[in-house]
Parts: sequence; structure tokens; C-alpha cells
Amino acid sequence: MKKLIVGVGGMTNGGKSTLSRSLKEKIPNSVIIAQDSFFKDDSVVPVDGNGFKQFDTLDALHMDAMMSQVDAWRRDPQAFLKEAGQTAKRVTSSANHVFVLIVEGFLIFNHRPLNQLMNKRYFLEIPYDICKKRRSLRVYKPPDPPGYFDGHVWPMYLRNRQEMESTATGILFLDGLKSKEELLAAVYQDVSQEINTPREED
Ligand SMILES: Nc1ncnc2c1ncn2[C@@H]1O[C@H](COP(=O)(O)OP(=O)(O)OP(=O)(O)O)[C@@H](O)[C@H]1O
Ligand SMILES: NC(=O)c1ccc[n+]([C@@H]2O[C@H](CO)[C@@H](O)[C@H]2O)c1
Repeated sequence: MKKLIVGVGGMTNGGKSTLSRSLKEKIPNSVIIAQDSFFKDDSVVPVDGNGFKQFDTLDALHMDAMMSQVDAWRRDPQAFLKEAGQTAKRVTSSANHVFVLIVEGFLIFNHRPLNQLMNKRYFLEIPYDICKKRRSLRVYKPPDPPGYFDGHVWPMYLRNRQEMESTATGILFLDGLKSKEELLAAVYQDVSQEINTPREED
């Protein structure tokens, strides 16, 4: 059985969820684990001197719980798919089984134990003004307070990105301004190549 972990990282509102969902639709036996599902409860996330909740850091996430999910998939991808309500479809012969885990999130390459498991790494980037615009149209829980983007989100992005670039390698940067279709086609082609490359069983 072959297993592949694909990381779809990127800036907030870079288009990670959109791309990941389309990839999942196209790749048989694939499943998504999204980092946003692991945010700690609002009440335990500290506030900085300006009153901004410190959400854009690994400390705001239950990374241990996320890693447990990833480990569960690694142990038994088929059982994981079933539990996720996604029974393996379009499987031809057992020798050809390739299970794909799509890990999606804004800080997936900043967490070393997760980053080192990835076979492929993509990072969606968009310019500051587009990012700010797209973010302003979104409602998070809790919603962004006034000034949050410039006071917390953007400075933390710059810091996290610097850290990512100093620790993670093999990241393919993608222009998030390209159309959804173009992005999907490019990543699908690249992942398909990896799926069809013979690899050591693990
Ligand atoms: N290629 C694209 N071109 C234009 N708009 C896009 C593209 N991809 C996504 N969008 C739009 O940008 C917004 C953010 O997309 P999405 O939710 O996929 O981003 P994200 O990176 O998962 O965000 P988050 O920071 O919440 O995790 C959505 O309104 C989506 O429709
Ligand atoms: N619980 C959440 O999902 C949550 C709460 C507050 C803020 N966020 C934002 O999500 C983005 C990552 O996708 C980060 O920029 C957070 O600010 C998420």
C-alpha cells in the first residue's frame, strides 16, 4: 500500500480550502485534515497589549490533537477514510492502492513534526491588499475586531513566513491570483506524477 501526504499551506485566504476540496474530489482515496479545525477555545487564547487575541501562532492550535489524526491516517488510511465517511472508491487492485492525505492550513510547515511527514508541499501566496480584502469578507469565530489584520494577522504572517523559510525546504510556491482551475490543474498534475512514481513501501 502506498501512502502520500500532500501539504497545502499558504497565507490566510490564499485559497487553501478551495484548492484542497477540489483536489480531494479529483484524487481517489484522498481525505483532508484541516488545521483550522484544531484551534483552541477562544477563552484560553491570550491577548496582546493592544487587546488582540493571539490566534495566528502555533500556540493557539491543538497541534498534538492534529498530529494524532495524522498518525491515525498513517496507521490505517482505509479505516480513516471509512470513519471520515468516505469509503475508498474506484479502487482497482490492492497492489495499486494509493492513499492520499491532504493536510491543509496556514501553519502546517511551521510545525516540524508535521512538516517532516510531507511528501509534497505547496504554499499559496497572494499580495497584501488582496489578502486584506478577501479576509474582510470572511467572518471567523470570533469575528476579527477592527484593526486585527494590520495589528495581528499581517505581522504574524511575516514572522511565521520567515520562520518557515528558515526551517522548511522543498516548498513549491503558488500564485494564488491564478484561477482556481489553473491552480487545481497544476497541483493535480504534480501530485499525480508523485502517485505514479514507484516508491518504497512503508
Ligand atoms: N484562485 C482563486 N481566485 C480567486 N478567488 C479565490 C481563489 N481561491 C479561493 N478564492 C476565494 O478566496 C476566499 C478564500 O478562499 P479559501 O477559503 O479557500 O482560503 P483559505 O486559504 O482556506 O482561507 P483561511 O485563511 O480561512 O484558511 C474565498 O472567498 C474563495 O472563494
Ligand atoms: N477558531 C477559528 O477557526 C479561528 C478563530 C479566530 C481566528 N481564526 C483565523 O483563522 C486563520 C487561519 O485560517 C488565522 O488567521 C486566524 O486569525 C480562526
